[in-house]
Amino acid sequence: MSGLLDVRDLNVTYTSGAGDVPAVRGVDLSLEPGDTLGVAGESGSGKSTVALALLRLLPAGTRVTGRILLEGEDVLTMKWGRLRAVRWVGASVVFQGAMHSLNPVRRIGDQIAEPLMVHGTVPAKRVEERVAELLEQVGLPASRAQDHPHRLSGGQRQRVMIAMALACEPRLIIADEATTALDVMIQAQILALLERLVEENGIGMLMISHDLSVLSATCKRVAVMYAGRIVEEGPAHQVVHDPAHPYASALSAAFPKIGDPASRLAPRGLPGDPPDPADPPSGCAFRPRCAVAETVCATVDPPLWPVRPDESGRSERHAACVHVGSGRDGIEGASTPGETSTEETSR
Ligand SMILES: Nc1ncnc2c1ncn2[C@@H]1O[C@H](COP(=O)(O)OP(=O)(O)OP(=O)(O)O)[C@@H](O)[C@H]1O
Repeated sequence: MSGLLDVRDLNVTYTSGAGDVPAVRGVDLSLEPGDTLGVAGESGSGKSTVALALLRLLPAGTRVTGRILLEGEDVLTMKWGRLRAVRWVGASVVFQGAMHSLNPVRRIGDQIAEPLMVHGTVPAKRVEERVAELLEQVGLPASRAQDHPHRLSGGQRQRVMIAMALACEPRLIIADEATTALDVMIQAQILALLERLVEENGIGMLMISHDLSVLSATCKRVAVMYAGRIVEEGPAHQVVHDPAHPYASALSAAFPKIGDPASRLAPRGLPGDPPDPADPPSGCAFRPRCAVAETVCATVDPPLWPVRPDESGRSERHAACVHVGSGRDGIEGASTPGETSTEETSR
């Protein structure tokens, strides 16, 4: 079990009149303080659903099963009062376009002060000083506290949202495409800021992005999601530069690698579309788009197998593909293919 965040077998199904949408299937994640984990995947792969589930921010009626332990406490079963205390303090989240959620008629400083006062993070007489500190931490002058949001650029407003997310010194920050809408210079500054905050404050960060190159530059580990499942997970450099799962390979090839000018010349798209989560194909969900799919892939939805395991069968990296080294052996050796649990095979 991990100290900061430990997610086991998370399943999320949206329910609506149009039918059930299983958006996240059997996701395991873990983070220690100071860890940075990137979650990548195409649009619709379930990344934001995971982020929302972590703090129980999903729409009412959504079915969620599994276990989400935040510093040992189960978020899914905790009482509302406790959940309110945990949000902002235990973990806080910055979404893409969060800057639009600033109240246009309130000064920036008052908005940053709000979570501080609600959670009693600092004594009332220190609130102003803490707001100034937070603004400076995100690279804005303390005098900005007096401004209304319309006086700030989009990038500056997104920094204000990051300052708010950091206000109560959360132990975990979830950044969901937090920099995607910003221009590259501002994006680079904010990513550097988040990295610095993780290093200086020892907080954990879960960074969600469709952009594998951003994640590889910022995070120690990366998990790649496809159709609601993690299909590859491991050290960022290995997953991005030497992917084992055919989908991770395609995603990696689609982005130029930072520091590798040659890769800029050949960004490739992945043909086809991700499956409809309400009507997935049999077996491996990536099969219809996979260049190396075989007959077995139509019947087996492989769990995460160790990639190039050591003699004891362990590896820092796991991928859910029958072509991954031990994946083939596991399937041939398993009495009922696909029933072998991730817990048994990869941990
Ligand atoms: N409120 C909802 N009701 C029904 N289905 C939903 C709802 N929100 C998301 N979905 C569906 O769940 C699946 C996962 O969506 P999610 O937003 O988590 O993906 P994502 O990887 O974050 O995509 P993006 O990068 O576009 O945000 C998609 O098929 C999406 O259409």
